[in-house]
Amino acid sequence: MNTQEIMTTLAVGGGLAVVLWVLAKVGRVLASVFEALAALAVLGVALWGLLRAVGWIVRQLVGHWRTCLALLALWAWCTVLGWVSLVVTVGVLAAVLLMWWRLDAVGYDQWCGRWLRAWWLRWALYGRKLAGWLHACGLTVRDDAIPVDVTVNLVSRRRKREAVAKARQASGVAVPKLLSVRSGPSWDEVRVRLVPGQKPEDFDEVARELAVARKVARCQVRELEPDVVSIDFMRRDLLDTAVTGLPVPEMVSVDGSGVDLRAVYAGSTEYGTPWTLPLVGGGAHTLVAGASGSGKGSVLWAPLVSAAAPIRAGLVRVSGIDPKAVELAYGRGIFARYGVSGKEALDVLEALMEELENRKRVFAGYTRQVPVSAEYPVELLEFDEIGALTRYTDRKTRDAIVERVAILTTQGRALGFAVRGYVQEPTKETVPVRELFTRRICLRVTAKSQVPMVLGDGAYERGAWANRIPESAAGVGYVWGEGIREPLRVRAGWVPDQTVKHLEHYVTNGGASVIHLSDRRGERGTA
Ligand SMILES: Nc1ncnc2c1ncn2[C@@H]1O[C@H](COP(=O)(O)OP(=O)(O)OP(=O)(O)O)[C@@H](O)[C@H]1O
Repeated sequence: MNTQEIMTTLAVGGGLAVVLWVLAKVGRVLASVFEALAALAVLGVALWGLLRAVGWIVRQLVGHWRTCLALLALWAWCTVLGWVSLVVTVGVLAAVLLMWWRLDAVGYDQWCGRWLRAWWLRWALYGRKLAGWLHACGLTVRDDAIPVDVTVNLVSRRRKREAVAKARQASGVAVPKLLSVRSGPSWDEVRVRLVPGQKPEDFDEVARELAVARKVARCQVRELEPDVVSIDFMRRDLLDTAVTGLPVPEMVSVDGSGVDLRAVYAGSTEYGTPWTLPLVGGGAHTLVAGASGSGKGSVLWAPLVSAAAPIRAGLVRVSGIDPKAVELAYGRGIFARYGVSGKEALDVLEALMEELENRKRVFAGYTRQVPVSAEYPVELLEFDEIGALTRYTDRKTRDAIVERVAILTTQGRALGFAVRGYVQEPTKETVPVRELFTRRICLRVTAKSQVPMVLGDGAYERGAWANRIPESAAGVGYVWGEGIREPLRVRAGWVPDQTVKHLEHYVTNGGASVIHLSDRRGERGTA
């Protein structure tokens, strides 16, 4: 090996040694960089986890502050006094509540039960399941704003669809927020705040589905604020057994005072409160529609029994038109004027028209509302099976009857007249004047289409499911309008036959008299 070769070998060896030295240095630097990065990553992940945990705890504290406080109190109790004393105290409290409930269920529910139940239902039922029910009923708003890239190629089209579905799933679904739960003896009121893109009517439309989801027979939606609705679920049906009507009063109370003719007891509402009907003033003209056997008779009799004292005192004069000659005929003495045939019905209506004209003459310019007195009593007309005479009779009689009923209902309110009609088939052809009745009651009907005919558009959607009332629930029906925001389910007080007889005896003995229209016909004929 010559000198040149030795020099070359040394130079290459030296170069390699330098490269190795540099590589070793770089490797060491890189290792410490990676080490630092790894440490940073671990720290970041830990910090992120910690932040999420803190966020979750804060959310729980804010969202479930009652539960958190209760748990904190339990923990404090166990720590300070021990768990044995806690178990004993809870046991004694439960026993006291049980006794209270057994002895005074109404008082217990009013002061304690409903709060406990509301808390429990919110915690165990609505808090957990409501979001799912709302979603299943289409009451959530999905963010569908993700752009859809359509490719004509079949394979890639499928891929795109899957991608879009996944993206939508990942994107948030806005669910109405549960605000509060209240629980009454028979209903739960669940308040929710709507999300942008929803309106209260969306909830109305799926009330049936919500009732099914909650496994109850009835659900109703009330709009409380523009973006807050109350979804009411009926837990217990308070109208599943007959409601008793008022008894006929004792003979001594004959002055008629003490009965508010603007709100006469007629039965009970689905909330367990009294259902009242006016016999005078706005809303007194009432149309009651219901299939045969739906209980129209009890809607007729229950207010009359409640108004027994004013009828006996002559402050309310009842007239009756009874084409079937069965329902009103049973208490014939109660009715000052009474007609069965078309001609007799016209006589009754004609007599009422005369009284109407008379009152117009006497009171015109003196008062805007005729005060109730024995001289000018409330003239109450009970028109049973109104369709029999407004449709199924000869044209001339029919037109005359319709005309008079229309005049009495449009002009009679301020002059102290009230017309109450009962019909099986609530079509416009059967009752051409049905719109003139200011208050309408829908008992069991045979078709869903009849509900809006009686109560107006949207009644069925808002919960007046009158076609679904079972045949066994005679006297049950819905009222809507006239100050009632949502359809209200009611049951008329049941009036047995002997009570009708008792009423007849009571009012006729007190002086309520029968006007013989045949005499008036004779007088008119000879005049
Ligand atoms: N409020 C009520 N509570 C319990 N049962 C009732 C009530 N009202 C009526 N019923 C029962 O339903 C039956 C039918 O009632 P009702 O005769 O009043 O019906 P309706 O609608 O007048 O029938 P129709 O048009 O055929 O005369 C009654 O015999 C009674 O047994």
